[in-house]
Amino acid sequence: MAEVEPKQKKASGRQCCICNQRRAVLKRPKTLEQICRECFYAVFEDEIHRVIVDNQLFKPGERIAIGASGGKDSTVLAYVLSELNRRHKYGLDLFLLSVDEGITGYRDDSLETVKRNEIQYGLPLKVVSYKDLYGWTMDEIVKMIGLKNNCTFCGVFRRQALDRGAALLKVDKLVTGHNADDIAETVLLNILRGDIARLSRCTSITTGEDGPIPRCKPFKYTYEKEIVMYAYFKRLDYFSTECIYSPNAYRGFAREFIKDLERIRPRAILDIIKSGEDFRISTSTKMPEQGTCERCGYISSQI
Ligand SMILES: Nc1ncnc2c1ncn2[C@@H]1O[C@H](COP(=O)(O)OP(=O)(O)OP(=O)(O)O)[C@@H](O)[C@H]1O
Repeated sequence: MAEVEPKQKKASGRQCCICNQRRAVLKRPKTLEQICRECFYAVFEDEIHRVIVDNQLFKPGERIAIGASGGKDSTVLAYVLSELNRRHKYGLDLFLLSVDEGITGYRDDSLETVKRNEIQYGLPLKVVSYKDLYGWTMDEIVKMIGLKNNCTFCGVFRRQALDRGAALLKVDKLVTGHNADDIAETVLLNILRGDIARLSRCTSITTGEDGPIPRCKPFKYTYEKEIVMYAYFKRLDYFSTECIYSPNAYRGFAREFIKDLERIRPRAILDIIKSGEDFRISTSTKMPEQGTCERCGYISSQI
């Protein structure tokens, strides 16, 4: 089990400001409230439940695939979603869906974690691989083209692989563990690149409703620090290592910048998401058109 102790400010021997009964053991990153462990679990789970209900993410009887990488976000998502499904009787059929990119020393290890999660949470697992779908592993691609733009290519392949896996599972929707920090970062990056088409899409909680399988992000408002804290206190089994190929330095700077802002003002993450949502695109702005690949017919990227 990978356990990364979350950096947290110790709550100072006070009572929990929510229940006023138990001793506070942590300072909640999103609000800086001093709370006990039980109240943290409750507010963390209730906020996600509210997001699901308010945004009508699911309908009873739907089959839902959880994009499961074995990392902290998707592991917590699988755990919390199966808890909420039981507790609030959503009536969902949940599945784990993993993409094996073929990255030795990274995805092979994280897939072992997902296989354990399959048993721990009682959720059926489907694995689709780049090798089977495209005839190439990422290791083979990198060997051929070198360490260049690997994340960009891998992202395009993964998107399609998740759609194909979701089609095999015959699910109605795919959920991913993208969290509030990820979305704030993407807003900032799209502004820095002047990419208005992606800026208008990246804050949507559900995307691809006109495509083969809609995707949703139930963690749109969930802070990364709280996900790590939840996984740590609940002792969830997840894998915590970065991909071995080309860390995205530009995104890394955006990430650090947002972390600095969060340190001064925790609300900064939610404010950036709100700003992204409130940008209006003038009707006279020419938008890029979504194309389809001439060879396979799948939606093509704008890159
Ligand atoms: N190989 C994969 N197989 C299935 N789903 C994936 C895979 N990689 C990413 N995802 C989905 O996309 C989300 C965002 O992926 P990203 O690579 O940004 O990882 P992350 O923020 O580190 O998330 P995690 O902690 O879940 O790995 C994940 O939470 C997961 O739902």
